[in-house]
Amino acid sequence: MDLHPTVEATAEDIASMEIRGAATIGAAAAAALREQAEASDAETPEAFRAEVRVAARRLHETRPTAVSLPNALRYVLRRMDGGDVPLLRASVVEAATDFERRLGRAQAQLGAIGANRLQDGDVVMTHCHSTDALACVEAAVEQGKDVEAIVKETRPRLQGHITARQLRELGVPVTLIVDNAARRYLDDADHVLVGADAIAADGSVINKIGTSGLAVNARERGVPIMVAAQTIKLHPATMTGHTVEIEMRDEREVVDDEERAAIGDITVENPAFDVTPPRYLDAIVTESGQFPPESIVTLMRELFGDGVAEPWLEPERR
Ligand SMILES: O=C(COP(=O)(O)O)[C@H](O)[C@H](O)COP(=O)(O)O
Repeated sequence: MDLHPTVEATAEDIASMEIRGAATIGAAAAAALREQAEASDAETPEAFRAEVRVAARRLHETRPTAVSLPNALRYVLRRMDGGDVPLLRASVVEAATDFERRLGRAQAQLGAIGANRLQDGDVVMTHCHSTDALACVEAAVEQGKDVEAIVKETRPRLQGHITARQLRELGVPVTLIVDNAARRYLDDADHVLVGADAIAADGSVINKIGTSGLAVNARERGVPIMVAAQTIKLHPATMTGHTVEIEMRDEREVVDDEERAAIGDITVENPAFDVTPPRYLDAIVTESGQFPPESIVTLMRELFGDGVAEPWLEPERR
């Protein structure tokens, strides 16, 4: 059984962060499953199902933290249905396409809700690069509000540069700062606005490393912190007590081999994400409305029920 080259390429691009950010990763995974289904020459329904599940597993093993990835795979695989290969193929293609459409719609809806929290003249501080967070700024700008941004550069991968560029494209004045300057510049900010890779049942938000420190500082400074996150970021397994795995990335993102050798014998750690407890967060803005973090579990139960099994595992291994 062959993995479609798009599946392999998508998996590699997610792992290397060519494709990054939770929503974008989810959309790319769904599109890759569609390619696999469209190109499949499986002769039996069993072979087709097995092939799509293998593709889903390959995509799933790339990065562990953004729950939009397993949620996207789950969305497509749960809808894989039909008694023969053409019907199965059509169901996967339709589900993947539907998923992408829903993602776009959800982002526009949450953008409009998040924009209502921003007032004319507000300054937002951002961390990393989040398409959901930017959707809120974009909608505010479309409502005619003047918004300014203080953008943290976000070491070590500097996703803040992507945020700065996209905000400039929206016409938003940008001040770029190093991460360590955040507390000083919080005095000039009206909101901290971040995205999420995963949201746990207790309302904890898992996002780019540095989010939790920023939230604690923002709380101390009295600056509200708002998380923009489509419901695809809700982590259903945390309802049954599972914790979210924090990705540890290559040490060379922090210090290159030459510099490291010059320093001497050191340990380098490079966690990609951290966990912000709900008490430091003011609102989670989703396409279904805005929620105090502690009440997000009600939305989660509504959307996922208690079914958290992973459909890309063979039935007996679930
Ligand atoms: O932490 C990151 C990206 O981390 P990385 O760069 O390591 O993938 C983003 O804030 C969330 O993924 C939300 O993004 P979006 O709102 O676009 O889903």
